[in-house]
Amino acid sequence: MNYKFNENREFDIIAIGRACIDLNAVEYNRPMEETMTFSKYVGGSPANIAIGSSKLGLKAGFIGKLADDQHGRFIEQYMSGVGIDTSNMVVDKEGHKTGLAFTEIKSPEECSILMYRQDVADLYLDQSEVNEEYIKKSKVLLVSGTALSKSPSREAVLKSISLAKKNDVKVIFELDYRPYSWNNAEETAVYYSLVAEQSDVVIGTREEFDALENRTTEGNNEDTINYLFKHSPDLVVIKHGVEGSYAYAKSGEVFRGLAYKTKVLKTFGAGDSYASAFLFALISGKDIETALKYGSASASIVVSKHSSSDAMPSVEEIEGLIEKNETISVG
Ligand SMILES: Nc1ncnc2c1ncn2[C@@H]1O[C@H](COP(=O)(O)OP(=O)(O)OP(=O)(O)O)[C@@H](O)[C@H]1O
Ligand SMILES: O=C(O)C[C@@H](O)[C@H](O)C(=O)CO
Repeated sequence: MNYKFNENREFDIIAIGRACIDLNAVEYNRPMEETMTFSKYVGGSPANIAIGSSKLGLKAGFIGKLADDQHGRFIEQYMSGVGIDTSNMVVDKEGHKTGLAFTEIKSPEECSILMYRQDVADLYLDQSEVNEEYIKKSKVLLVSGTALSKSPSREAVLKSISLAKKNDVKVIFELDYRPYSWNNAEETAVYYSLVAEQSDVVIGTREEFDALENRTTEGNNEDTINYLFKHSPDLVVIKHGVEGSYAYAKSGEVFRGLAYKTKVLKTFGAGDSYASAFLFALISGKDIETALKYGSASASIVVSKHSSSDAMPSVEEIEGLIEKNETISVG
């Protein structure tokens, strides 16, 4: 089964949200207290997805706000260097700083992220800085959930969604739930459900859909799709970590993607690499089942490497892994 996009557009995908800095532990398999060296990469879920899809050959653009500092300039240079259109990345003039994410790799199974996101420039994107002429040039608007956590970024994203819908641009909502960005779980559920109900495609982990539904215990995928298919979405992708992922189409078809065996270095970056390759495949006209394979293969490559953005694979690497067909059977 294929998913249809408006073919007649200059951009395949425009992402909106944060473009930040990841500082990944160079000495790993130890707690961060004992890590003395960190490597710098561009980070932030929607930036990672734009980078991954641009490296795979999609024409990508980005809407966001960068700090007027060395980090902001590094991000802009890296993103334009991998082919992303940065013309709608505005520079903050009020002294807000770039968001930082320090990663801790205690073991392949035990990884965490320490984020510095107080007053970060990306959350100051204003609705007046979202341009209809730009959005209407794309097949897809990719929205990241964290950008909904604070105003004025929240209103900027809500405006981008209504402009996308007006101009027949598919809205893809990557839940990207970071609990510490939000005041409380009820607030998250209000905005997540509002946006999910208006989106065409929703992608997230089981835990992220639980946050959307304001559940304190694990929900089930059937209930989630019964709810979302009463609204705009016609494709819902639910990820279950190493157990793989499911794509549910409103027409009733269900597809499963298995994870591929790999030597895991760290677990973060899985979701962003998955989304970029899944969307690349879908937008390139591959069927949903194949797109799940692309997402899973890309994620298994990125979890074996040091970064989330710089490690995004090529089409050849992804197809090579799919060809080997060494899947993980759990669950
Ligand atoms: N240990 C692993 N080995 C191989 N593939 C994996 C592993 N963990 C996750 N994946 C792949 O990555 C996909 C996305 O993983 P997951 O469900 O953990 O997303 P996520 O929580 O959004 O990731 P992130 O940790 O980046 O936030 C899975 O569906 C699976 O295909
Ligand atoms: O999304 C972030 O802000 C941090 C990411 O760049 C980081 O690499 C990660 O968590 C990916 O899942």
